[in-house]
Amino acid sequence: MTSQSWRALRVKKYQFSLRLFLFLNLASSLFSMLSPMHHILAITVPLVMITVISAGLLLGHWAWAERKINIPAISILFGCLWAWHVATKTPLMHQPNFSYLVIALLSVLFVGAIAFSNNIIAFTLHSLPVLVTCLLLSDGDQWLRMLYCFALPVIGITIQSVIQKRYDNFAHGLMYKLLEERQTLNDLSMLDPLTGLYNRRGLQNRLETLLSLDASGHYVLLLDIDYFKAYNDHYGHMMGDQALIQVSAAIRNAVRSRDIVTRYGGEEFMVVLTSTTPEMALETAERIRQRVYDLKISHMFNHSVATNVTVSIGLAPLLGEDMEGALEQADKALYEAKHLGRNNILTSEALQKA
Ligand SMILES: Nc1nc2c(ncn2[C@@H]2O[C@H](COP(=O)(O)OP(=O)(O)OP(=O)(O)O)[C@@H](O)[C@H]2O)c(=O)[nH]1
Repeated sequence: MTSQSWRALRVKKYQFSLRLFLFLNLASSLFSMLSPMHHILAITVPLVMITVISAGLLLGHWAWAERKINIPAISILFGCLWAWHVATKTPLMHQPNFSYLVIALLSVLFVGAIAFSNNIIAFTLHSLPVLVTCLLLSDGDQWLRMLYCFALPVIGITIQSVIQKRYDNFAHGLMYKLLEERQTLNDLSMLDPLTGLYNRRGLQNRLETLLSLDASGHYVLLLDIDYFKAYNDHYGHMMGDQALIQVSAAIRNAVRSRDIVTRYGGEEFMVVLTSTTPEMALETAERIRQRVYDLKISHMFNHSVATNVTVSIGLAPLLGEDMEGALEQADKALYEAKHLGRNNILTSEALQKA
C-alpha cells in the first residue's frame, strides 16, 4: 500500500458514507409519503425537497464521483428540512402526538447513526434541528426521553470516533514505517555490503538516470587490484577484505560525488566519470592510482611492481548509451595495462593508436 492508496481508501470511505446518507434520506422521505403515520398524508415542501435533493445528489455523485460534496453542509441542510417537515406535520394531528415526535426523532437519529458512525459533527448537525423542533413541540415531561434518545448515539459515536482515530493513526504510522523500510531495503539492495559502493544493480539504476539526462561526455574506468590473489594467499582473506575496504574509500574520495563508483567484481571496480573531458578523465584515473598507492598497504608479493597494494586501470569513453562497448574497450585497456607491468593506466584510444 502507498500513501496514495491510503488517501484513495479514505476518499472511498467518505463517498460511501455520503451515498449511504443520501440513500437513507431518500428512502425515509419516500416511505413518509407512501406510508404516512396516523394516515395523515403530509406531502410537505421540505419532504419533496428532501426527495428531490437526495435523489439528484445521489445520481450526480454517481456520475461525477470525483466531485466533492461537503458532508457537514448536506447534513445540516437535511436536518433543517426534516425539522421543517416535522414542524409542518405535527399541527395536522389536532392533538399533541408524542409517538409521532419520538418516531420522527428516532428515524433521523437512526439515519445519522448508520451513515455517520465515525463522524460526530455530521451526525450532530443532522440530528440537532429535529431534536430542537421535537423538544419545542412536545410537553416538558417528554424532554428527558428525547434528550436520552439523542445523547445515547452521540456518546456511542464519540467513543467510536476516538477508537477509529487511534486505529487510523496507528495504521497510518505503520504504513509510513513500512514504506520507509521498503525504501531502505531498496537502497541497501543497490549497495555492496563490504565496501558500501554500488553493486551492479545500483550501477544500472544510476546509469539509467544519468543517460536519460545526458548521454555524452562520460568515461568508464575499470580498475583491478594487482596480484590480489597473492595478497589473499599470504595475508589471509580477512586482511584482503580490509584492503578492499581501504581501496574502495580511496577511489570514492578521488572522484566527484556525481561520479558512479561500483564494485564490479571481487577485486575489480568500475567508475563512470560523468560529464567530463578526456584530459580530466585521465587526470582522475591517475589520481585514483596515486591515492591507492599512497595508502601504503603492505603487499610484499606484488611481484616487482611495488611493496604495497597497487591498481591497474583501463579507460574508455562511453559513446551514447553503449555501455557494453565502453566496458569491452576499458577491459581490453585494463588487460594491456596489466600486461605492460601493472600499477598504471591505459586508455582505449592509446590502444587504438598502437
Ligand atoms: N579478501 C577478498 N578477496 C577477494 C574477494 N573477491 C575476490 N577476491 C580475491 O581476489 C583474487 C583475484 O585474483 P585474480 O583474479 O587471479 O587476479 P590477481 O591475483 O589480482 O592478479 P592480477 O589481476 O593479474 O594482477 C582472488 O584470489 C579472489 O579470491 C573478496 O571479497 N574478499
